Amino acid sequence: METLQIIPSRTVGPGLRETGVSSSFSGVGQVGFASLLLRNRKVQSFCIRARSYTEDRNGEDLISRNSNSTQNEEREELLLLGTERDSSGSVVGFQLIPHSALSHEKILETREVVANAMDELAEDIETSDEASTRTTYNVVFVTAEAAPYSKTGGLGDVCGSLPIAMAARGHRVMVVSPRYLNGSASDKVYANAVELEQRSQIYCFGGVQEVGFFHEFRAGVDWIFVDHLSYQRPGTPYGDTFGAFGDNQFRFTLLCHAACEAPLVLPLGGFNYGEKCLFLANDWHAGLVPVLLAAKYRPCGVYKDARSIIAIHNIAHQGVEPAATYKNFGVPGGWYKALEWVFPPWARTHALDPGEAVNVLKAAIVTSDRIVTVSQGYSWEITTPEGGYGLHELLSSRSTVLTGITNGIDCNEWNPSRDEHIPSQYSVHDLSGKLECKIALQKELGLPVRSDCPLIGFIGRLDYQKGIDILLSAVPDLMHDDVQLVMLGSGEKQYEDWMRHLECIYKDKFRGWVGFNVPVSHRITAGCDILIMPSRFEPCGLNQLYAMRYGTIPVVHHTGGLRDTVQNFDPYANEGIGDGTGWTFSPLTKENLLAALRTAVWTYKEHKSSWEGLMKRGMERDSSWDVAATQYEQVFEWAFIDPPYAG
Ligand SMILES: Nc1ncnc2c1ncn2[C@@H]1O[C@H](COP(=O)(O)OP(=O)(O)O[C@H]2O[C@H](CO)[C@@H](O)[C@H](O)[C@H]2O)[C@@H](O)[C@H]1O
Repeated sequence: METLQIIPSRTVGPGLRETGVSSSFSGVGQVGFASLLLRNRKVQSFCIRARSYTEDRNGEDLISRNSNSTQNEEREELLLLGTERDSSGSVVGFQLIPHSALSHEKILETREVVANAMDELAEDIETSDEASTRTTYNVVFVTAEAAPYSKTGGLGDVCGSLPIAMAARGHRVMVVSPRYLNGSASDKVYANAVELEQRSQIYCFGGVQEVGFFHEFRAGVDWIFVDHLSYQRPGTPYGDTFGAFGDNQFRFTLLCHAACEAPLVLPLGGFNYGEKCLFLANDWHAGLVPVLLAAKYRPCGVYKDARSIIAIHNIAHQGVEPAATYKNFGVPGGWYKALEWVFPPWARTHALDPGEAVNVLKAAIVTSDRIVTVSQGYSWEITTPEGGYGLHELLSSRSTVLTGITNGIDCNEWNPSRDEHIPSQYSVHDLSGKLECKIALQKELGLPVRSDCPLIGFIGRLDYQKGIDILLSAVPDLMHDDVQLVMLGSGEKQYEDWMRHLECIYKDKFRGWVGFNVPVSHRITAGCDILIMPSRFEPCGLNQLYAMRYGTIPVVHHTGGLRDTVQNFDPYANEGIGDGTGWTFSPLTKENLLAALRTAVWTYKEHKSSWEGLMKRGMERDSSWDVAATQYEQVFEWAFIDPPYAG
């Protein structure tokens, strides 16, 4: 009997049905192998061979026939290999059909489909070969914040979305952060996290602490929440109305020790991550991780093959404490030099102050295998005296392992065509919903509902970094113009009070929303025409990226990641069509801020087509994590090429 055979020439992935290894068909039957072969990426190579087939007079038909038949009878008994497709048109199987049942056109089509299926298969084999040559890593993010579980700013956004992007690229990814419980409704974010049986003992602060671990597997990522009483109190992850918590050094020391234990002891999905990990420590809160790898684990032969990267989101916060607290870290003796920090004479409190301290971020910069910061511009700025906050010389000395990678954004959460927080969805192809968002926002804020009046927004922490003082001092001048301004933020009390005060004076034009409210931040991003960001320094900045995606034009200080991501508007470029996605100004003064805002407002009012061009270019800009994720992979590869830091 003649057969159609499918012979795997190499390995077959575990999910593949083996029915096709040598299939014989003597009648009409569904084979269904094509979809399996095409979909399973673990299949490396297949060949499909018709051991015997007869071609018709044009040589166009793939035929199976009954070997017992005579030549004349064969024509009647010929069976054609027909295809079966799903609703999308993809081939999901084949059927042997009597020749007489099909027209000649159908036969030609069948042949074409078989040929296409073979092409697709070849393509798939190529892709699977590529995939199999790409290195994947066990990545352990260590962070004080990860949205949606915890977020006070951009760190939470990045550590909530970059891990998912890395997992989608085939890496095994764990995120370790504290399980903050503050007694409010927000505690329910941990509802799906299950307590693991494993508990770990941690030696630090002159005693033994026991921590538990909660686990949720979501979006391909193992989210690990470290459980300890010190994470359970009212307030934000870092403080409350009285200021920063006094025991933050203790709380984040615990986090770092627990994060180092997690890959060794937690059986996630049945297997622990093991020692060959890539630790991605974020900001000073996680800065003790590379120190512990070098000082506590490697000398005992553990984590010899691991590597660590410190990611700097904001160098202004370094985790500096008195030198006497060194013994609290649980770092073996002999490593004081790594953490040692001596304030310059001008920064000391009095003439007899030796200025001695410990600095966690500094220690991380010294002991990590690589250093990443969140934009290229900022990676240079932190090597300068103005931008390095005292660490510029150290960073310059390590510039060969320092890389700037511009943040991406979570394009699912920040997507105007699917955003559930905004009253009307819209897209670059139909902007009408944006005007509805503006009107709804004006109503919500109690401002006069005026579609023609430019609505300017600000979102961010109210502190020195964000240039909030410059913006607030410009408000009285700005209020002479026909504009509306809404500010959303929380932070230093003096700025919160200043916002409330301005709202009382400019009732018809100004709103100051004091607080931290994610849905409101989405509505402001969608409803405003312009977003103002006068940051003194901005390592990357996310709000300008969100704004551009929502067709809201950013006006920003020309610094750090703002300079890297906002392209200044040039109305004469592209043969008068215009180019750019916003306005940048420098140096940072009230006058420059006002001038840039007034240029934007004038363009909004007088040059509608230019404005629309600005909106569309911003909305079409690729801010996804894809580019950044590739760059992170490159840094991972470099980290593993060099030997680990050994002290
Ligand atoms: N009152 C409020 N209500 C609701 N949401 C609010 C809010 N105030 C701020 N947010 C949100 O918090 C995030 C702030 O992100 P940014 O990147 O602008 O600043 P941040 O200084 O926190 O982050 C640091 O880390 C990030 C990540 O690397 C860098 O981009 C940045 O430059 C660096 O300073 C945004 O998602 C914003 O919408």
